[in-house]
Amino acid sequence: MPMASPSRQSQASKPSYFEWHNLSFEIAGKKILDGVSGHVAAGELLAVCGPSGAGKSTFLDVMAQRTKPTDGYTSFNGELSPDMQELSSYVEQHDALLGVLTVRETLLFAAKLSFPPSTSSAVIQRRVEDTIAQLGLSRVADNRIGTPIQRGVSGGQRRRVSIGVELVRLPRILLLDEPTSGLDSAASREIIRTTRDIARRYGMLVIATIHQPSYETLALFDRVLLLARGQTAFFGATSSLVPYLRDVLKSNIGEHSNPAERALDLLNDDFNMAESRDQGDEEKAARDNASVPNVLATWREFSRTHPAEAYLTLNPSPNTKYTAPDATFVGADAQDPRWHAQWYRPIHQTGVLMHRAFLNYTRNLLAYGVRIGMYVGMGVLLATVWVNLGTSSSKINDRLSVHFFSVAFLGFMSVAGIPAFLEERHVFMRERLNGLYGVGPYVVSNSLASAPFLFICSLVFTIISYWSIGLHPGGEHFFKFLAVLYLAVYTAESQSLLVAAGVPIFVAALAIASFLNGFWMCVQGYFIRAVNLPAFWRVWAHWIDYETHAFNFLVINDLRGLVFECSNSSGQCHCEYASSLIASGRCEVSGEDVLKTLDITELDAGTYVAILFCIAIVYRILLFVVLYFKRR
Ligand SMILES: Nc1ncnc2c1ncn2[C@@H]1O[C@H](COP(=O)(O)OP(=O)(O)OP(=O)(O)O)[C@@H](O)[C@H]1O
Repeated sequence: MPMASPSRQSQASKPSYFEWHNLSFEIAGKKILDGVSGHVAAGELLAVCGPSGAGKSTFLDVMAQRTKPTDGYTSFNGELSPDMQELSSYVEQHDALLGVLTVRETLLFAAKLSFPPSTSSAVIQRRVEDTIAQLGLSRVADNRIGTPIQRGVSGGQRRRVSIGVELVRLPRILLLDEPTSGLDSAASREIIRTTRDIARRYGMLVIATIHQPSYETLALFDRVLLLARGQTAFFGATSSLVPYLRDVLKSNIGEHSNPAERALDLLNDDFNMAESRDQGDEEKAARDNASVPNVLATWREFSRTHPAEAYLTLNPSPNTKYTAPDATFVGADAQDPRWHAQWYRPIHQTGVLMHRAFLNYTRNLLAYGVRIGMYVGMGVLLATVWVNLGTSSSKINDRLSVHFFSVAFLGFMSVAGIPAFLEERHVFMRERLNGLYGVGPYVVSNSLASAPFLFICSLVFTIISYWSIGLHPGGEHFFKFLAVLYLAVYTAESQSLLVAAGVPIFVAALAIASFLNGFWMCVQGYFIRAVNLPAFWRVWAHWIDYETHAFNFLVINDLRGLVFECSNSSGQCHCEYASSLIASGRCEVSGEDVLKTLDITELDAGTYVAILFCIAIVYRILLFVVLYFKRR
């Protein structure tokens, strides 16, 4: 059932306005933005230009409410500080996409996450195909985006896909940070033209930072905001820029010269010192006249004395040919506040995210492919090194090392999942900051979608090694070994993701996760028996260590019920562990005797499973908390 919101009618009859007034942002005593004001109407495009370091990205961050201004405010249709997560989409400078998905799949998942489940798949499909065609991506629609080990679409095409995933949702406000970086001038022009057509058609309001637009590209924008040193150097209709440069700033601008280029020449003083050393007195004087402080002062004076020409009064641009959205405006469904408040929205989104994660994990060699290979390798290693251990008491320690090795090293290998998680995390951050979904659906979908893959990893390892080593015979023992090893691997994975969520830098996350795994190995009771651990470590670290419980269970599962032959030389029975059987004349030691010597508490299988399950759940809750508070 399409959600025809009341806002759709009002939107159709009255174009929207977005205003910002006296925006300032200061950090460590340095003014990054200083009193920037302006406005833009629905269907219009605003170009934010300026030299490097002028404050363009900061301006967009403040607009998107990702940075809180130290002064000033924004308003949408007169409403102060509107909820920008609901209203806007922000395309950042750096592309955050899943490399193994195709262009079409990427847009399709973005659309499915945005629209309510009541939106028919035909409508979603049409929206996706329209966006692909409008962005000139038809020829590569079925190509993958690309990963470090598999080449995909070109850099410029990636950029267009990044814009597409936001355009497909038809937000009310679209914020673009350097949308044309990496594109040639023809592609840049086409991207801006497409964005403009969509903005006009759907009454979308677009604000784009753009470094050095060509003349033709600049002409596609309705308005221009020139920034320098965080201050406004010009704001107004694009057509007013040339007269302003020529008549007010007295800049020598030819009929065919690019006004953006000329403006940036005036505003870029990073390299002026060297230039002015080579100039004569007259040229130097002219240059000083057009120095950045003078250009800024000229604008301040001009906007004070010519407020209407400076476009600081709120009037729709006379150039905007804005057509109100029609009744089939599907974007309204995605933006409808009632859909955002629906209780089943997170459930629907969790399902879509799980589907996407599943595709990602099945195709992404870096996610689980390499790891399955590593677990096969480890299984073969154990199966051939610890081959056919038998039941001699001299092999009891070798059995213990099998259990230690299985838990510790399989857990350790979970660090291999960090690169794929970091890629996914970037995508999650982008989508979450754009208000697409919250932390809950992401954590739940990740937790569920990774479970089968980790099970396969544990299964291949167990199948290859268990029988070959000759661990406790019987299907029940095999499956208990598999189940607890799987829980240990799942917990280790949860720990690695938690670390990478908090420290999203590959090398740092790898170092911390490796350290943690090393730490758990030290306190789990294999290298040094738990009773011999200093109390400081034993009372807490030993007990919260997932390796302790997994190792203890695997040892119990293997040894309990087995009897090991001791060596008998010259009538003397020698057992590696204290034996209760020698007293009854048997030169053997029971598995129970070994467990007693090792001081391993014999809990039942269900208790061990419950403990490991709880540790994994705690890690997943911590993952939720870390992602909830992390904004980058
Ligand atoms: N959080 C911050 N802490 C300290 N300095 C900052 C911060 N954010 C921005 N700056 C500084 O403010 C200035 C403007 O940065 P910003 O990234 O907004 O410029 P820009 O115009 O987008 O530059 P470019 O075109 O090179 O991307 C820069 O000198 C930058 O170092």
